[in-house]
Amino acid sequence: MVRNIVVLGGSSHPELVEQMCIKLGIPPGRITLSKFSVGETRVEIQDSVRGKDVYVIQSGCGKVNDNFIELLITISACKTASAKRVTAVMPLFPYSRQPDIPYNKVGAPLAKAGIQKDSYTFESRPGTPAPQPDGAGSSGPPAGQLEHKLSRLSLDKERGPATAPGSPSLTSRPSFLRRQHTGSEIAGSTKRDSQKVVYANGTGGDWDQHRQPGYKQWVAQAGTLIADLLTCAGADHIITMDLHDPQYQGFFDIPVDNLYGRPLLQRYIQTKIPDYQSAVIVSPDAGGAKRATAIADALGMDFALIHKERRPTKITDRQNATMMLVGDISGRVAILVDDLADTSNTITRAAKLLKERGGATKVYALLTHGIFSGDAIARINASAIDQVVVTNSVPQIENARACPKLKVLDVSSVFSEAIRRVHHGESISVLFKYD
Ligand SMILES: O=P(O)(O)OC[C@H]1O[C@@H](O)[C@H](O)[C@@H]1O
Repeated sequence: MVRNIVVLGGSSHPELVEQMCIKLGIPPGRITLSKFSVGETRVEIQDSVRGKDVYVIQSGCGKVNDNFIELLITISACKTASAKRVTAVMPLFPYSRQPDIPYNKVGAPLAKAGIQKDSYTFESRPGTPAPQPDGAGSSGPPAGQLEHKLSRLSLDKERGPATAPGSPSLTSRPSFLRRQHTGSEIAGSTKRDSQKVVYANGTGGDWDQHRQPGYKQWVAQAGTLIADLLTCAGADHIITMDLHDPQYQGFFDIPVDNLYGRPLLQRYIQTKIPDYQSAVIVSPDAGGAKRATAIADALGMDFALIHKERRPTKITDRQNATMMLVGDISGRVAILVDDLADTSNTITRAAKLLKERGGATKVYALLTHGIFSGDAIARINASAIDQVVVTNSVPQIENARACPKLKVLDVSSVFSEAIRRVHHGESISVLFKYD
């Protein structure tokens, strides 16, 4: 039993809170979470937190935005009630997929907002609308190039003169780690009063009423904001697991412990998959290759990669990007490894490819976070996947009932041990050991 500690659970994952408290040998702190009829969150903490080490557990699932606000209010309530230290324990970190550099080929999630889907193409964003006085084609550079140049000019202006040789350079850091907004509005059209635009590459479409032709859409880089909101609310420390983008930690100026789900997944492979060393670890996309190869290397297994050969031109066709398998899995068991499944499009399409074109005999999908939004579970049930293994970083009880292919690994021991160690000021590096 640990003393002088209070564990408060948010609305997102009561089962995990209960399991963690059992392992810590303490009852959960008493808290009332409710809503005003308008939808505002109300938090009332019934136990004294004065001088205590408080851990607020809230996963980035369910009603993600509501739960996040609830977390912020709870942290703030603890701080103003004189808690000694407040740690936000977020098994799945919300918004962790949004520090990505915006304006990439497939676009950032927020870029979908306010766009007429039928007329939207990837070329249209970041493509800047070009002046088309006579309706004729543009003689300037293609939209992408034009915008790239304008964007460089705009950034150069913002940065001012080049730094002296040897001095730290802002540009040497990835843009998503910079604590400043890099999104910018770029003038490029003279037809501001028109809602019909023709892009330099010849495509055209109607712009949303709210959008000004000639200005690049502003894509929010939520990473800094999310980190600032947590620290501003009063969080002194963050504990999370398998951040989609580990660099996300760079947004914070408080300690962030990013625990790994990998030991659990590795142990599952070793103990539950027969003759696992003959199987092949597969990454469903290039972004997850590092994660998947780490497991393959640790277990002495072969590795294959699914490469998205051709990007779709329409965002609505995103799930139809052509996939290409790199590696030999014929007649073997394939084990897909990824950090998360949301719609499950990625893993179900990958499984189809592995069986139909790769000749895999069986397909497992191992994920840390099984978000499974929308009809993801139905999609998995109907898919070529034989078994999906996830942790309970988000609730899985309902999913497990609806999906016979689902196996759930418990992360409550990992998080409760991390809390215990942080509370006692012990190193948590032992939790990062794999083998
Ligand atoms: O295809 P769904 O399940 O929606 O999304 C999951 C994918 O989206 C990526 O960010 C994850 O790393 C994973 O590869």
